[in-house]
Amino acid sequence: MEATPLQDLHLHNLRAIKVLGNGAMGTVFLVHNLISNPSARSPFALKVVEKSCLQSDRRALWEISVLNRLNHKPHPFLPFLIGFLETHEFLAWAIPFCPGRDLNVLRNRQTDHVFSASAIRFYLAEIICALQHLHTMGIVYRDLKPENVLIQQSGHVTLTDFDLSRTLTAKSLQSLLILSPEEPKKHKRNLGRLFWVVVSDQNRAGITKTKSARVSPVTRRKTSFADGERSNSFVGTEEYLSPEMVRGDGHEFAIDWWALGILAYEMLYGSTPFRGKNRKDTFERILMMQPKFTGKPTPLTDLISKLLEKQPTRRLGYRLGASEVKEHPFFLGLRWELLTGVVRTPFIPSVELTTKTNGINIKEYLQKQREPPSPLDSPSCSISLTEF
Ligand SMILES: Nc1ncnc2c1ncn2[C@@H]1O[C@H](COP(=O)(O)OP(=O)(O)OP(=O)(O)O)[C@@H](O)[C@H]1O
Repeated sequence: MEATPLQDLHLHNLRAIKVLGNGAMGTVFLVHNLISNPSARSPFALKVVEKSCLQSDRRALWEISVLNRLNHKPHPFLPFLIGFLETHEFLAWAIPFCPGRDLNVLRNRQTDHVFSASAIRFYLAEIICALQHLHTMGIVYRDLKPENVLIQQSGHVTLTDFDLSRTLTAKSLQSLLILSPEEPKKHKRNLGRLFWVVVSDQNRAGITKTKSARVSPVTRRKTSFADGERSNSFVGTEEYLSPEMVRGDGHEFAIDWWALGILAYEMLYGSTPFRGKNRKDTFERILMMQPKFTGKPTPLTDLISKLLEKQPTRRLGYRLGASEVKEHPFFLGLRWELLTGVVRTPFIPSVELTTKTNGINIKEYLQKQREPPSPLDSPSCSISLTEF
């Protein structure tokens, strides 16, 4: 298949219509290209990351490279790179716009803030397909959480935010395949070489964490809590970490299956299973506590408990990948090959695109974001990234 050609993007040709979101790494604008699309009918999302330090540059470049790989190997539930640009102040890249916001916002709009079993089945199925595609490309996503599951105009999902993803090399995969559950030390040694870990203030207290948006202290922007949005700061963001990440062990594809279990639980009950009173408590629960289920056991609760298996080698999906998860009875009768053609998705976003705005000056907006500097703000580069 031919790769999607990249658009030539220049800041002076772009008009930002509104801010779509502020994440730990960057600001996402809804933008249209005045040259290639003067009628503004096909706006796209532009993620802008300031060149504040080498680490944020590397993360941004990594995300661009993953998106570019997806241009060569596209998938209906994953984004692709429309184009990118670089100025001396920032890096920016364009991906398709998803007007339906994210799964967290959508869940908060539901009665009792939970989804029906059929909606959960639909969304999980699409996410599994997206993860399968990434895993086939050797990519571990590592940041599955409802905020990163966006809803396309068609109601189908798109996973976003790849700066924390990593590629597993053929060598590492081979060593995983010959690995038996009885060899945890070797497991740790092999995988430990592959990943970035954050040595944060928490780690100084003895816990080495794998880098994740939900634990990363790179957040420097204020985030809004409007419309059920969740902060991407420390609080509430570590709940998706797997036991092996909390322990600082190496980890691989199985962490995505763990996160899928947490996501399914949150969609079903409206809260994550291991949330504690503080981060330490949450981490202890992730390591020690079994998830609590209310009501009768169902195929969905069985799926969740199999995904939330603490020992990665015993977790559903560890041995045979996505196909093992797809075969779980919760998905019985699902026609996987027909998913992309589903027209009556659980939710179809209404599009109200206001293109008659004066536009936002991206440079000025980012400048304002930086001022006034709060004394409580931790510098975005205070984390120390160590590659093993
Ligand atoms: N393609 C898109 N269409 C619509 N909204 C988007 C799109 N991409 C991102 N957003 C919005 O912007 C927010 C931040 O985007 P993203 O998660 O990519 O940034 P980040 O800085 O890497 O965030 P994080 O804090 O999760 O690391 C998303 O949660 C979403 O609300």
